[in-house]
Amino acid sequence: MAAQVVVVGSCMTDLVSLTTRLPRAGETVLGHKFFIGFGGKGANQCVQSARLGANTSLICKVGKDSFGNDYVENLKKNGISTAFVDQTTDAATGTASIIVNSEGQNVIVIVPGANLLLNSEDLKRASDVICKAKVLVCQLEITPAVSLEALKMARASGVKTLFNPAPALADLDPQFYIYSDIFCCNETEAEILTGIPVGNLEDAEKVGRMLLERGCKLVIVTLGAEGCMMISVEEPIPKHVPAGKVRAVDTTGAGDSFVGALAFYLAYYPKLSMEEMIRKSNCIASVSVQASGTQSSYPYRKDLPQDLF
Ligand SMILES: Nc1ncnc2c1ncn2[C@@H]1O[C@H](COP(=O)(O)OP(=O)(O)OP(=O)(O)O)[C@@H](O)[C@H]1O
Repeated sequence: MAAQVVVVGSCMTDLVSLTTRLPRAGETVLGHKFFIGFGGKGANQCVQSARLGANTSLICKVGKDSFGNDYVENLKKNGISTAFVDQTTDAATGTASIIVNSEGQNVIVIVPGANLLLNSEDLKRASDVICKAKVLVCQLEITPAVSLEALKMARASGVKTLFNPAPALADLDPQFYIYSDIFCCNETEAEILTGIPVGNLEDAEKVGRMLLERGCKLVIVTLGAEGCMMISVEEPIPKHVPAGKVRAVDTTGAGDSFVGALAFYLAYYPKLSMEEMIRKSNCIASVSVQASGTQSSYPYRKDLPQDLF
């Protein structure tokens, strides 16, 4: 069966070292724990969608190396189609080397590697899958022009486009607004895109309006524990959709859980109102913040209340 949710995006291997304190330049410190995690916004969003039961395909590039091999296995374990996961010898799998001290502060070095080699040819090879999807999801951890091309291909076939402008670019190509049916960003990204800091719901309404005016059909600004602000061409009065109160232990990757969940609802429950889809996606992302890690915190359908489906 054709994939209903298709993600064009990144895979990153997280290399995490826990230390008492962060090393100074030139210094070596002893860590007490090391682990490898699967990350990258594209893969994260695809994994969350797949765990809710979506038929998914990820279009991405990893290295022909051990991290790349492990990543492909991870995607398969999550039931994601890897038909368009390309393994290249021209660059290493993307990595995020992360050092975290005992106060939770971190330093991070990201090397996008193979992610930046995903190109037009890869999209053309996958065009059948993109054009038969219900929803196409893109972010900005690959070459932005490739994300934009994927959005255009999807739009030309009537596929719903969900764009997450992360990490944000101050000089985002204005065409991204035009080709995004849904433009979903967090507070920081909204600030970079509009120049307006988002400190409260009023600010979120303001940035939502500004982004909508740039040409997308619907804007969602995620607001952490506050849930989301939504505004659409159909209902141009911003609406706050609160998240439930939970005890958060690690909010890393909550935004990707939200986007993956929203893609699932758009593809499988198109008759739900947007507000209801956002409310349900808030519920799923708020489950993810109650466990540590990124993909490791994303819930499976079987473990969620059945009224979410
Ligand atoms: N403390 C929290 N309590 C309940 N829900 C939360 C909390 N933090 C995040 N969420 C849920 O996750 C969604 C996304 O959160 P947020 O706006 O922090 O994304 P983000 O900044 O992109 O996250 P990240 O960059 O860590 O992936 C929120 O809209 C909400 O549904």
